[in-house]
Amino acid sequence: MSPGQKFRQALKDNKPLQIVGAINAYSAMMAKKIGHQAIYLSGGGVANASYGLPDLGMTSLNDVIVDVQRITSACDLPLLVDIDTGWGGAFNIAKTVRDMEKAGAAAVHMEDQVAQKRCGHRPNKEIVPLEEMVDRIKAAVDARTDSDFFIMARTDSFAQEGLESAITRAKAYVAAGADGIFAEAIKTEAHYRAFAEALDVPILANITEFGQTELWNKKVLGEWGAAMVLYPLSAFRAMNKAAENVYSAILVQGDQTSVVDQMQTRMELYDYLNYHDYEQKLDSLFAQGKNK
Ligand SMILES: C[C@](O)(C(=O)O)[C@H](CC(=O)O)C(=O)O
Ligand SMILES: [Mg+2]
Repeated sequence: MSPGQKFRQALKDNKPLQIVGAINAYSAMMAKKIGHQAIYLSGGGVANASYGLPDLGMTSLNDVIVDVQRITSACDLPLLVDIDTGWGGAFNIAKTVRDMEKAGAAAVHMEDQVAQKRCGHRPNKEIVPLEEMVDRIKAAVDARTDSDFFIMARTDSFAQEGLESAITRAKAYVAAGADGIFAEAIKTEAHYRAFAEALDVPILANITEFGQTELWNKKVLGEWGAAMVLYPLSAFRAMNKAAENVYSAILVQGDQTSVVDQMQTRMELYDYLNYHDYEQKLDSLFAQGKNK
């Protein structure tokens, strides 16, 4: 199965499909072993974690693709990638889609903000005209080589233009070929239901913390018509808090004993990495050689 086929299969098998953010290859491996069916590479996450930058459209295709390759090399779960605004005009977007396919991504989402984008949960976002976004989607759909590669359109228009306009846009994006709709920063049961009723493609609910959306359970979101539930930065935020605690404990207390119980153990780490399989191979296969 191609990555796109795997993603579509996961969508069929899980109602709704939970898609968890994996900030790096190791996180992706953990998500898989824990039992998740799909993972996500957050644009904000790449900017923050890999480059120390805010989520303001400062990272490029090449910046993101490096992380995509690392994750898809380590984990075969279908990966949804945040490609922000697609990084340019029609030809750039076409290249983005082809490069994402080659890097092993299963799906992407592209948004209707201006290139100088903002996080979807912040004020004063600026949206491109509907026609411009339709062209972006056509360029993306036309460029894919695997027809199962999943191209999702994200609309950030709800905050500026309201529900009716956001749905009008979503319908136009689907007519242009979008396989799914990411309705950014919508808030209530009525909003989710309105999107799901107006469209016959899968709808994604972005359940990001400290934003506009309540932390709805997947069960209710499923009842309201969401086909996908995204947790873009949940594990990353938790990792950051844990790291902050460890850094300050070491500085303040002079040792790390008070925070050891917050740490993943060496054995847990090795289990996720299949470390012992490697070691066994080292001992058997290369026992005589210098490589040992
Ligand atoms: C989904 C998102 O685009 C991301 O980059 O992860 C962000 C998430 C966030 O900032 O909480 C967004 O919603 O804009
Ligand atoms: Mg983003």
